[in-house]
Amino acid sequence: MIKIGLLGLGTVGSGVVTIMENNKESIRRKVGTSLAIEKVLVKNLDKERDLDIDSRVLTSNIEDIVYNPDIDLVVELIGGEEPACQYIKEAINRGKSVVTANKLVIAKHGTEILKLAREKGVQVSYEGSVGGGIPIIRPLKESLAANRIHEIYGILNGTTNYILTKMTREGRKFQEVLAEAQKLGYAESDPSSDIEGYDAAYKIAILASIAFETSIDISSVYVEGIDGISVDDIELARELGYVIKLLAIGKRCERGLDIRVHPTFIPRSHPLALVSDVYNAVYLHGDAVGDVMSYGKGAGQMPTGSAVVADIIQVARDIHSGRVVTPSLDTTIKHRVVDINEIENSFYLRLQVRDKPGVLAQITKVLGDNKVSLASVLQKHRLTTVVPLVLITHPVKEQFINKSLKELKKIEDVVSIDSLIRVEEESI
Ligand SMILES: NC(=O)C1=CN([C@@H]2O[C@H](COP(=O)(O)OP(=O)(O)OC[C@H]3O[C@@H](n4cnc5c(N)ncnc54)[C@H](OP(=O)(O)O)[C@@H]3O)[C@@H](O)[C@H]2O)C=CC1
Ligand SMILES: N[C@@H](CC=O)C(=O)O
Ligand code: NA
Repeated sequence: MIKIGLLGLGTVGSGVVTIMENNKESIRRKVGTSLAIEKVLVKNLDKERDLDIDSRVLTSNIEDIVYNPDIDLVVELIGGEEPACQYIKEAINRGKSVVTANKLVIAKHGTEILKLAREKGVQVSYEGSVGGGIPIIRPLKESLAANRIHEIYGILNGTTNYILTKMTREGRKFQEVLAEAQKLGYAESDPSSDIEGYDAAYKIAILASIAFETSIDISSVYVEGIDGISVDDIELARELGYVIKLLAIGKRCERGLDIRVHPTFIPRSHPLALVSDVYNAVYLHGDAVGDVMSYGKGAGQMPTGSAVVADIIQVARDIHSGRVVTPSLDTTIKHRVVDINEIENSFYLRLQVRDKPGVLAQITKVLGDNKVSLASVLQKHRLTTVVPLVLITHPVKEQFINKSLKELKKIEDVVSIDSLIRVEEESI
């Protein structure tokens, strides 16, 4: 029998317990022995729980797990940076393998954790940390290992994809849909990490570190969330043949790696445009395999539980068979993450301008002087003196767009610059 110490019994922890109970026999056959949840760490011992679990296994003392010699495998599902990171390291130091779904900890401290695990001869698996139930970490490490990966595009956050889908299809309000996503267990305990794009940034940093065999400094990843996206932008995107998605991008480029997360106009015909609700997808290109796309539920109790239990089965099987498997270190190649100002993109720009002769000429002059050329212009007719003007540019470096914006703000008849959203057209 393999004994497990579970840290956390919230959304994902409860999913893990349920799956292990529902599929007990099949899991036992796959591992070669039975699995037992020996202890479960929670914060609040008095909390009412929907789950049928013997209250004697609950503890609020981490030492009951990391200092427990009977426990072979620690499953970390408390979330956040600390104390989760410290608990993971404590477990490894005591010779226990670890399974976690904590993208924040893996993105920030993965290199150090994997190195420690190698030294101690234990495993660390984290399939649930990216794309929830979608198998992506192991396929990237193993099934696609023959390839040199050129680029990865991902819809990697279930909460924001759910919000954007409901705003687009049902015209619903941002805050109302966010509350629903929280109720459904999709959002992080602090949902600003989802909304502001950090959750997706941790995930693309994890994928990029595996795909590009490097260590990504998370502070070098450009991050922008969906909090500035309005119903007007969603409607205009639709009219122009696009959908808006929070896109995570990891690409090799001339001067290093291009890694970023931001709302993006995606052509409606692209497969990623069809990824809706809580679904996530990863679309990548390898030199041998060509294009590959993985799709599935990116958040929620049972989909994430599925990935975590799969990791548990894999690690437990190795422990049971006495096979020593330590994590590979994907950090051998040094790459520079290129500053966003150096990256080229097409842009959608929405302004409010006074409907007067010559305004458009002033705007195009500023853009032209800054090397920004226009792919399309759309002026909306209104029975008002101030009207929306929508521009789509050809690809241009961010620094030139930023300089143009500063100058556009100085034009008297430009009342406001309401939106600037990147457009992915040619490369995906
Ligand atoms: N929810 C999702 O869809 C997904 C989540 N993840 C990741 O999985 C992890 C868990 O997420 P989720 O289940 O949603 O989180 P929840 O907030 O639902 O659950 C957290 C659990 O951890 C316990 N806990 C929190 N802090 C401590 C602490 N300091 N000491 C002891 N116990 C603690 C809580 O105890 P108590 O019950 O007593 O409050 C609770 O049981 C996170 O890393 C998250 O990013 C990954 C993919 C998808
Ligand atoms: N909060 C995350 C949960 C899964 O990683 C999300 O919404 O995707
Ligand atoms: Na996954």
